[in-house]
Amino acid sequence: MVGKPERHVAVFGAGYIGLVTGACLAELGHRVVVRDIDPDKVALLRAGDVPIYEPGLGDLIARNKERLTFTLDLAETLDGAEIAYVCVDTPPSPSGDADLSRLWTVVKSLEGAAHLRAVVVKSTVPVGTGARVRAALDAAGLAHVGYAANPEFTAEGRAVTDFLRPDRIVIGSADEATAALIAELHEGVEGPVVVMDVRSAEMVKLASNALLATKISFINEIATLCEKTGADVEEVARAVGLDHRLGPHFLRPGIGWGGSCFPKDSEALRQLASNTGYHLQLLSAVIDVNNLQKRRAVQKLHDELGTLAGMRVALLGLTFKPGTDDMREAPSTVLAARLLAEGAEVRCWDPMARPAAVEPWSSTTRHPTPELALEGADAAIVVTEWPQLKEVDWAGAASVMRRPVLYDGRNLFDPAAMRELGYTYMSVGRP
Ligand SMILES: NC(=O)C1=CN([C@@H]2O[C@H](COP(=O)(O)OP(=O)(O)OC[C@H]3O[C@@H](n4cnc5c(N)ncnc54)[C@H](O)[C@@H]3O)[C@@H](O)[C@H]2O)C=CC1
Ligand SMILES: O=C(O)[C@H]1O[C@H](OP(=O)(O)OP(=O)(O)OC[C@H]2O[C@@H](n3ccc(=O)[nH]c3=O)[C@H](O)[C@@H]2O)[C@H](O)[C@@H](O)[C@@H]1O
Repeated sequence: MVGKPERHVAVFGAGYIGLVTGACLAELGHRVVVRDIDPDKVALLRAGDVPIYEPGLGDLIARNKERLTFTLDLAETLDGAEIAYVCVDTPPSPSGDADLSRLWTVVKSLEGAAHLRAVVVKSTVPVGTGARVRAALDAAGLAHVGYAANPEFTAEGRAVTDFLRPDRIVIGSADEATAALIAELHEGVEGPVVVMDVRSAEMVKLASNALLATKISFINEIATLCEKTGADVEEVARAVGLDHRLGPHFLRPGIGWGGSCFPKDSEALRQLASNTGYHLQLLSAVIDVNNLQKRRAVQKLHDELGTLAGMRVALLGLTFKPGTDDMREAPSTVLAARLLAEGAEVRCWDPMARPAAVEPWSSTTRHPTPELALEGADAAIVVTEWPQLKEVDWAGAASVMRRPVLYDGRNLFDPAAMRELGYTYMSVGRP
């Protein structure tokens, strides 16, 4: 990009966020070295393969291979680097707080890197983490190195687009020069830059995910009430969303939210509050509603079939949403475990998921098409709204199922049409 300085960026973590960040920064004209500690991942990336499914990412990596390299080696990562981006995972710890051990490993590894101009944390972290990282850098003789929080708001399956055309770029920093450096790094990205203090930037990330989760739990709770009162939640959500103050997004009722972030970040925010002695009442209810939503699906099948013991149930879709292979905190895991615990046989279909061969998946069977998963089934649950499910010959499927009982956990189908085909059809919040 003409006139724009090329920066040398070291990215720690070659996961969803590190890879997208690295590839997009390279696309913007910067020189990027991505480091991971997983030798298989690095070997794959070096061979030109992409270890995750993310539309457009492979092309971006291939197109920028002159400026984008992958390594296991720390010295190679830091050699000449001006900015270190921390993109490692921050999973839940046994207490529900975010586990920051990987972040601390990276921060420790920067101790000799006096040539850095800035350390940037992109990983989602509890409010106050930046202050602790700042203190650690100061203690390591890196007081001259700037610090910034630059949380990420991309959604999986559209991460490249979200990165290059975000609603906003949030930069939290105590010093103007560092904020300006990180803003300049994003030149070419189409989105407003919002600069604030570090703690506020950390809170923006957690509050945004919590509010999105709140909208979904809210509409799911309204859906339950629609079932009890005969209203249709799809009509309700459509009209509620037309109010410009409320907006149509994240009002799709369903089987519950999952994924690598909503569950862990909402729990981490709840624990962050608990650690200050405050109980976040609203967020606690949001989490409870979500947990119940998955169990309600199993209960509905139980009520319909009388028992689940010995029943054959097909799970259609396993990933937490379509367009990704990510199984982290997918509602399907709870459904499979609950169904197995009730004595059901579980048959699965998903076009992309690769669940680990551990429970509950090791006790289920996997089938290459929805039709094969439905063979001999007493009931099926639409768990993920994969477009392929729209292509299924549902009339034919009804005849291969032992009983055509369908719980549509994503309101994919028209109730009247499915009942016409002979299905005992249940969905979320619709008569
Ligand atoms: N996945 C998503 O859509 C989003 C994730 N985030 C946040 O971004 C962070 C990263 O998330 P993901 O990319 O999904 O995680 P991930 O698990 O896909 O990737 C993390 C990577 O870091 C590597 N790693 C661990 N320790 C390391 C070290 N010391 N040095 C170098 N690499 C190391 C791991 O091997 C792994 O490849 C998390 O805090 C997450 O909450 C934020 C927004 C969206
Ligand atoms: O912090 C993160 O990791 C990211 O978490 C979410 O992104 P993601 O988890 O990829 O997926 P979403 O598209 O937000 O869906 C999350 C879950 O909510 C469910 N959902 C979403 C929208 C809706 O209306 N209804 C609904 O049930 C989805 O099925 C899915 O299980 C946020 O959308 C991102 O902004 C954020 O950066």
